[in-house]
Amino acid sequence: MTTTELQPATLPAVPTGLFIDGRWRDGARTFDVENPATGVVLASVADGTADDARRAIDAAAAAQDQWARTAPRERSEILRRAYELVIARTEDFATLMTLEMGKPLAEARGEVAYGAEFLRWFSEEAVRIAGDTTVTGDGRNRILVGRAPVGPCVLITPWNFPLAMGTRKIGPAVAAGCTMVFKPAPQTPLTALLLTEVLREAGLPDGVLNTVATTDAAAVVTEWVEGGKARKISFTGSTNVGKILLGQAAKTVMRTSMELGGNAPFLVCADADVDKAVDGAMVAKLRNMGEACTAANRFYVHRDVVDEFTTKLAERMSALTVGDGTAPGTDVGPLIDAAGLGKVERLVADAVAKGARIVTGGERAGETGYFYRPTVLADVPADAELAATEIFGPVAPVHVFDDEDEAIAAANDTDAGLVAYLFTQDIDRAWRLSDRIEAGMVGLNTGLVSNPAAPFGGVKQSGLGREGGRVGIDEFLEYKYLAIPKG
Ligand SMILES: NC(=O)c1ccc[n+]([C@@H]2O[C@H](COP(=O)([O-])OP(=O)(O)OC[C@H]3O[C@@H](n4cnc5c(N)ncnc54)[C@H](O)[C@@H]3O)[C@@H](O)[C@H]2O)c1
Ligand SMILES: O=CCCC(=O)O
Repeated sequence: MTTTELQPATLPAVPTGLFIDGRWRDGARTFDVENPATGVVLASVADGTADDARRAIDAAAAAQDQWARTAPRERSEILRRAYELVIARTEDFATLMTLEMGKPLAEARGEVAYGAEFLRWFSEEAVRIAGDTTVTGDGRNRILVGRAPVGPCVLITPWNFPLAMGTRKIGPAVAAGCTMVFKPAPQTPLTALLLTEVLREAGLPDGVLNTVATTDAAAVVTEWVEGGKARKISFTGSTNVGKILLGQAAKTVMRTSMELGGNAPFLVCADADVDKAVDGAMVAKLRNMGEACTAANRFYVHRDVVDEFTTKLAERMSALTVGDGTAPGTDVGPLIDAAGLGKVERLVADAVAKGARIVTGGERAGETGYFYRPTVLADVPADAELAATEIFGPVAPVHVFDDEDEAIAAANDTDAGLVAYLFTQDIDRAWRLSDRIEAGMVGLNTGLVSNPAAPFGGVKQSGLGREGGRVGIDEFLEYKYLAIPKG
């Protein structure tokens, strides 16, 4: 175990209020943000209420018309300046993320680069919103198809990627000309509040972005989703909460984008380069301590290579240093909270009770903080609860398969369909299996699919819509056409 290097005194200066209509305001009450490695309170943040939510959506609605009419280049340049400011403040953002949710500083710096890139990407997309024109079949009318901003948007983000999940929504919303109300996760409001301040400094007009952190998500979000002023909700989080929000959005027939939970299969075929598969597994499993929707949750390995793969993966995992994310040399930080740690302990205990064998790890690390040792489980039975549940921790359960049909059936035996990983050196097999895997994204001989240039998203209960890539802005635009008689 490594120990802490940074103290709360090293916390960068961050506004801790509510940001409504271009001004930072005090809240009627506050809540504490804690470091999951030490339990130390980092800051007290304004705790938004339903009244604050109403003020925020009123400001967004009032700003919408003017904002929609700004020049694309103006919106583009605000995003570009925000990109530069985030990059210039890399250390501040990285430190905040490590202190708020635990990821090692090196990974947090990686998230700054990843998250900032959504701002740059959508600064480039803002000036490329294009329409279409056609003539009706009977030749009587011209159809001129344009794009219009959806309107005020509700943005809700989780704690695991506190910066990137915000910029992946704010970037396209700004580019499209939408105003926003934004609710970050209560575990990680500070990163979101600093991002809000950076966007203000970059020149975002008053009322365009309104940020309300809260411990009462249901009260705030219900005000926004059912209140009738917002036109769209973009949510990233668990499938269960996504379903609640879809039900609420139905009441006002609101546009929805849902980036929900995953249960990624990781397939290693008999012809795979096993060393490359282990490299890929380290990334797909351990990025963000396993607390990622993209995390490999189930490893299906061909019988011919399962012993080699499992042994090599266990060697690599057991060599990792677990500890405080701020300490030099830490590879794996704490899990987010006691509930997250308890869930991992329970899932491992269930798998072991059903016959799984612990190859390495299998226990928490340290007496304080929410640390869990990187773990490899072999001989995991299909009915282990972790095969059907997002583990959200550094645990790699290895299952064996004998033929392709069996591997595909197992991989697809889930309600989730976000991402899958496939390791094979046979190009025909690569095409064949990628076609048959039910997922929005497939990592072929790689353990990382996330990139601002790609349309991120899932099928089945992993969600609706895509974020990033060329289509990311479409989620924030409506089609609108003019029918013009042809003279
Ligand atoms: N598909 C993706 O792109 C993606 C990315 C990151 C995380 N995730 C998923 O997010 C989950 C982990 O994040 P989490 O624990 O923060 O998820 P969560 O669903 O508990 O919370 C997500 C957000 O929803 C808010 N929320 C909770 N209850 C709500 C309610 N009743 N009404 C409105 N808002 C509510 C939370 O405060 C938070 O801001 C995992 O399932 C993970 O797979 C998905
Ligand atoms: O938690 C989900 C991962 C998000 C990402 O990789 O962009």
